[in-house]
Amino acid sequence: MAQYSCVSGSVGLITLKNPPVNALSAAVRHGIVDTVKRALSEPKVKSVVICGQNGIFCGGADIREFASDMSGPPLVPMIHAIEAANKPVVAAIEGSALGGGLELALGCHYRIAHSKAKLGLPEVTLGLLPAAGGTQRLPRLIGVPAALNLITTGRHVTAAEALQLGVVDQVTDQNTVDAAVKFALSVAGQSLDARRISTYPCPRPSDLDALFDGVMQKVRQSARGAIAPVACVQAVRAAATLPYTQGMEREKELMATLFTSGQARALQYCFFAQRAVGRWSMPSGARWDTSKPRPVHKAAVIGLGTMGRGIAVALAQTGLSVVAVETQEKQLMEAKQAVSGMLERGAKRRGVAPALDGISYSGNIQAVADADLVIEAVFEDMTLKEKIFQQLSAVCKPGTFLCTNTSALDVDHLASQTRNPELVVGMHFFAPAHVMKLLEVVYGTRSSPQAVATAMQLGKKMGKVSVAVGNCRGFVGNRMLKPYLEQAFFLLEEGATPELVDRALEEFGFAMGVFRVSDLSGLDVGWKVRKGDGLAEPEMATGQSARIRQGRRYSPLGDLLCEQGRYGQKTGQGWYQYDKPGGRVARSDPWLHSFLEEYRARHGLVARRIDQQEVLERCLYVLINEGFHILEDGIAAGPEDIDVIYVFGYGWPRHRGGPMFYASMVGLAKVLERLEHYHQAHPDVPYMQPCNLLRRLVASGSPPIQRWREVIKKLHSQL
Ligand SMILES: CCCCCCCCCCCCCC(=O)CC(=O)SCCNC(=O)CCNC(=O)[C@H](O)C(C)(C)COP(=O)(O)OP(=O)(O)OC[C@H]1O[C@@H](n2cnc3c(N)ncnc32)[C@H](O)[C@@H]1OP(=O)(O)O
Ligand SMILES: NC(=O)C1=CN([C@@H]2O[C@H](COP(=O)(O)OP(=O)(O)OC[C@H]3O[C@@H](n4cnc5c(N)ncnc54)[C@H](O)[C@@H]3O)[C@@H](O)[C@H]2O)C=CC1
Repeated sequence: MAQYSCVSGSVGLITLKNPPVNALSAAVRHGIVDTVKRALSEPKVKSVVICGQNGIFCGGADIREFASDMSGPPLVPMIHAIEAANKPVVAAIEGSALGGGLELALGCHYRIAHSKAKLGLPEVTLGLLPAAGGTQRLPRLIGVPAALNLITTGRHVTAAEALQLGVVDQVTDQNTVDAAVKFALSVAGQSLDARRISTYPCPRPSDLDALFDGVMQKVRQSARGAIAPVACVQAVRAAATLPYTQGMEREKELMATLFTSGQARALQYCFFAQRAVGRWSMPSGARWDTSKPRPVHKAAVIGLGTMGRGIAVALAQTGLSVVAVETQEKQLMEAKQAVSGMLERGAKRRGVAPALDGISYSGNIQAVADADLVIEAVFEDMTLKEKIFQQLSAVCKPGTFLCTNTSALDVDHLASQTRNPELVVGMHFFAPAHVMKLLEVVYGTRSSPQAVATAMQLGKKMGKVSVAVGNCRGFVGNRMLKPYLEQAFFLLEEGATPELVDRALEEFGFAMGVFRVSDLSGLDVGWKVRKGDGLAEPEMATGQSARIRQGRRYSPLGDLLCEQGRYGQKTGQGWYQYDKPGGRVARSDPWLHSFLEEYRARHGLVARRIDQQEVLERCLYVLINEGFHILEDGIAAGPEDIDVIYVFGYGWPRHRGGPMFYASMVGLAKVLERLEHYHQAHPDVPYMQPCNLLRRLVASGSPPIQRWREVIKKLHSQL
């Protein structure tokens, strides 16, 4: 709702009230319409200020209403009425003015922002566009290029940038509402003719076509199939080429298409899923709201290779004191340089001083003795990690949390090497650790709720999206990746090429297909894992038995490439070829195609035509099927956890909402039917056998994803 009062004798003060972000729910819109009418009709009121309660102007439309109730006064006429008012209306912007909130402010005649406020039109990130006049007013106010940038990226700008761009008229360090009231008093009675943005001509760049063509090309490329950014460009183009009223019509038309698209649903689901994962729970009943984290002042990292360096940077950037331990002298020297470089570049980007003094280095594990929390990031080798955990348990002060960055190893086993297994959790970062947003916090059977709460809180402090998951091989992300990778190999055996598989996945929306990613991260990584699992044994690779391992279908293709020294980008050859070792541009490799033909001939395989649909169904449905197993096993508490992990850690296209959401959109019955079909065709691939939970969900009428937890709970209670 909105509260009305008259202040300073002649200023009507309207306060939006809808905690936590004063979103423009139907009740708030009703409140605004009523209070604006009142302010305009009261003779003693000469000007109006609109603000939000609790230090936040407005977080935009109420996103939850999009899926349900869209009744109540529409925003567009409401904002027009404000703009048309014959008394000056001033927006007092504290906290955030986002989406519909900024559009409301753009309808006001003046905007005053607090210096710490953030402003933006993030609708594109929700699969929408700013359809309350934002696409038409902003270009008129700040010009086409700047408006295009804000609207197509959805980025939030600081008050200082907003002032520079001309979005706001004044920035204050003082109480914003007081400043706005003072300002409102000073402009009372002045002409408003030049203050109504919708009446401004839109500045028309001379090279309009070239500008829009260039932007559209860039936007399409980075959108990877998302439709909202493209619609945003079209709407701004309408502002630049059509009169305001016609531009508004175009904005509405484009919004209607977006609003009813599956992409908007997916992106809005992601918005809430990202926040839902913070409300974690463990099978023991421990929860986010009853588990108190312990403060971490000093943290340590063991092992300064690829991951340890990024983790040290991420920790130091939070302002913590960090001890970094590396036993190899050469590595230590290189790491020091690399970490300083990363800190300096990061600080430059953020306009702050680099936290170089926050990190101390050592070659001795004793240096971590007084740390509150240690993150181990040494080689993926259980024997080495066992030793490190035994040492940590002996040298660290009582109560130190001991965390491992292992990609897949058993957290319980590592905990068993320590005196206090309740202090052990996994903190699984993603490369590069100071950049990637995802953190899997892995609780073992003995991890205390406090250890989990502390790791989750530390993750949040580092700016990560942290998801608490149970302990199993590969946890959530890597466990689901295994059947996906396996299918990609099988498809090559059956007649596909890396190019075909990658194209299908990239057209689906992944930034890179499975083979290009594999070349980037190094084929030797998976090879080492398969060797550790007793799968990749060279002497078997040439015989008939090469394609059956441990009683099930196996493809040695990746192993054979590694045996030839083809590790991907680092060696200049992998699934593709590169101009040199370390080269980045993948080119099709005739050698690889001949190799695949020879391989098929050797194993009596006849290549058949494989289309993109089969690639997608096989790669994605086995991954999704594993997701259902993870839910059934209680490793993830709900589908949102899995989806957030895939969107933030594995490049799953956000506009498709994550694998489990995608399955719900495709239709669970269809996913089940296709898995059954492929399982019949490939009975030696157990991953294709549909999970019992998927069958249960289909049998219970394929409920919407928000209700899966009920079915899972019922299933668990019956076990
Ligand atoms: C045939 C049909 C044709 C249909 C045509 C339809 C035409 C309709 C025309 C309508 C035009 C409307 C256009 C418009 O106005 C569009 C919008 O405004 S969309 C919304 C844009 N706003 C945003 O994207 C902002 C989202 N929020 C944030 O970024 C952050 O929350 C914020 C920076 C504001 C605060 O961050 P922080 O302090 O970190 O808090 P949280 O993020 O954790 O949020 C706290 C809590 O609040 C919930 N929430 C936040 N914003 C909203 C919101 N806009 N609506 C609803 N709820 C919101 C958030 O989910 C958290 O709650 P949880 O319970 O934890 O999830
Ligand atoms: N590389 C990746 O993309 C990811 C790796 N991980 C995991 O992170 C861990 C580290 O992986 P990377 O950084 O890639 O390995 P890396 O090989 O780049 O670095 C490991 C570092 O640990 C050091 N080290 C070995 N024994 C040590 C000891 N006793 N004390 C101190 N330092 C020691 C090594 O000298 C080396 O510098 C592994 O468990 C890996 O599975 C997790 C996520 C992603």
